[in-house]
Amino acid sequence: MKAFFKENFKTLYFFYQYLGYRMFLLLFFSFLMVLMDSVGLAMFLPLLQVADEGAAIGKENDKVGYYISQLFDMLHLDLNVYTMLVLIVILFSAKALFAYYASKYSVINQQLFAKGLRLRLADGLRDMAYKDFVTADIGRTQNSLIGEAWQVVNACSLYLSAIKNGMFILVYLGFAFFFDWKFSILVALGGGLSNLFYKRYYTKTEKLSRNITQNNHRYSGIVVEVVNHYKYLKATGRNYLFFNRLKDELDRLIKNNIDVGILGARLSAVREPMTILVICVVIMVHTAIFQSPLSAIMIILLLFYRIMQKVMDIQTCWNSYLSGVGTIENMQDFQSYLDQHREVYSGIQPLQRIDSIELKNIQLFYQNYKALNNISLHIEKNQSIAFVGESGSGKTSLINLISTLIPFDEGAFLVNGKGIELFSNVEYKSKIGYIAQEPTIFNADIFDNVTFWAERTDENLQKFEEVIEMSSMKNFLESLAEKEKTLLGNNGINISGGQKQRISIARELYRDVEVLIMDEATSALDSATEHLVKESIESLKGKVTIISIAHRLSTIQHADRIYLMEQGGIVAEGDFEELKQKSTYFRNLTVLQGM
Ligand SMILES: Nc1ncnc2c1ncn2[C@@H]1O[C@H](COP(=O)(O)OP(=O)(O)OP(=O)(O)O)[C@@H](O)[C@H]1O
Repeated sequence: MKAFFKENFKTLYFFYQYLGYRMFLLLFFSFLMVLMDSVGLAMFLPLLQVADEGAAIGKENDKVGYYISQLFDMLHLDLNVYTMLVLIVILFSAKALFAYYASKYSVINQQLFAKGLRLRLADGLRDMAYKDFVTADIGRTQNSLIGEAWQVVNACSLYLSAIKNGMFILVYLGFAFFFDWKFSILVALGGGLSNLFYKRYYTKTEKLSRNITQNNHRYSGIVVEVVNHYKYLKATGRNYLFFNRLKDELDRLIKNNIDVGILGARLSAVREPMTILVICVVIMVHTAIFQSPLSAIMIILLLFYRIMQKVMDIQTCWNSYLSGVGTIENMQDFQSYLDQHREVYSGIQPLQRIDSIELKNIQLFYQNYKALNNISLHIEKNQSIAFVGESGSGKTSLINLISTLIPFDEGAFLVNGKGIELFSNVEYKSKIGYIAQEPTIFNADIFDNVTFWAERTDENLQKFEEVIEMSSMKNFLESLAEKEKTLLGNNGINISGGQKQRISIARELYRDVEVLIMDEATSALDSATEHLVKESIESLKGKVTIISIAHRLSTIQHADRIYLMEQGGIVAEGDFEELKQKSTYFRNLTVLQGM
């Protein structure tokens, strides 16, 4: 049953995954509501009869009257104008009550769906493998998480409304059929035929909707790039070129949106004449062919009016829903994309501390490109090691691998002598500090940036002061009017590159990590500040394991072990002096740097 539903009603199943039984509750209350409405409407003819003829209803060919008099008999009630009126009031009150529950579940469904959808996407993004993240379409990622989630929720409401309206039509038709089956068949036929006419509008809307989704992704992608590279674009005047790309995409997006709007307007314009046409034809056929008097179908005309309203609603809902089809498809694809690229760590063993890290014959590939080749090394607790080598030799790839940011393809990665895959990755990462080439600054104040939004208790403030001192930021902080409450702006736009790096270092020191990984962490510092930071980092020597990459050899002069890398492999190793003896390349480097 579930498999059938999943296969044939993919969209409905998608909504069901988030809404569960609530989806059916909404439809159930809507059904009860329309049932009350239909029965209430059907009461009006007997009411008029009772008013005119006393209780003399239910004669031959008066099916409604017959059932009503049966009902009143069963309830031991008199059938008169007053009891009929009370019944009508009860029926319409019940309709209002069910309408309330239907609306209530509609609102609850919308909100829960929006929440569930966003949480699932956020989870997917949180758990995505970094290796896949770097190649992901950033415009699509951003758009799916922010704007599109609401569009999908809206499309879901429209889809359910279309089902609801379809259900209304069936119930009204059922009642109309009960009154006059010939007339009802004509109405159903007319409604069905008019839908054929709308079909080509639907196909066009669907196609445009897919284009709009693509436009939106491209547009968001360009916006992200403008924000990321704003400084460069502004400095070189290329912001105009880039903004032209943005404008072109916007033009295409607007054109497609206008086309969808025009289609919708055409649909609205033909809807009323089409309805009148169907009504007229049906009445004509009814009177001319079946030769029934119009008075006999008055009550059905009332139902018919309701039906045509719902037919119009269903068409509007369906067309609007179709304009969101591209977004729904994208959302489904994007979710499976995130599921497929989820990072999987099965290890559960707790990791008390990291005593050693060992790599044995490690190989790493980016598609077919071998970025790391046969890497073997052993790092003891509290050792300080460094990687040097020319650009592209694989240094960043290696530290990314050690931090488990990217997985290795072949070889063995041991922690405390056991395969890393046995340990909980969350625990391993909680012991690793990472300072990237590009310092990471959040749009928050200095305290939150360093402590990662820790509570401002005396204890935390004291620890904050300590790491500020260790990362040579004390003077800088004291020069600021707002001190640690100074806001750093988007991506640290308000501070210098060196200050950003020191904040990144302070953040890792605050975490009390066991292994500190630094990818050219001091490259943006002036020589005097670099010296101070270097002293702070050296003061950590013997207290934490330090793994660093540095082009400026002075920062790694005192490292316990230095590995020289070339084309993804380690070609020499030793302490600073040993390496100078072993490698001409390294010796030349020291000469070039005046060491
Ligand atoms: N995500 C990736 N996809 C494909 N190739 C990559 C990827 N990341 C890095 N590479 C390639 O792998 C090689 C090693 O890159 P890596 O960044 O590790 O070098 P590096 O020694 O740190 O360089 P640099 O000193 O310039 O930062 C380079 O040839 C690079 O082009």
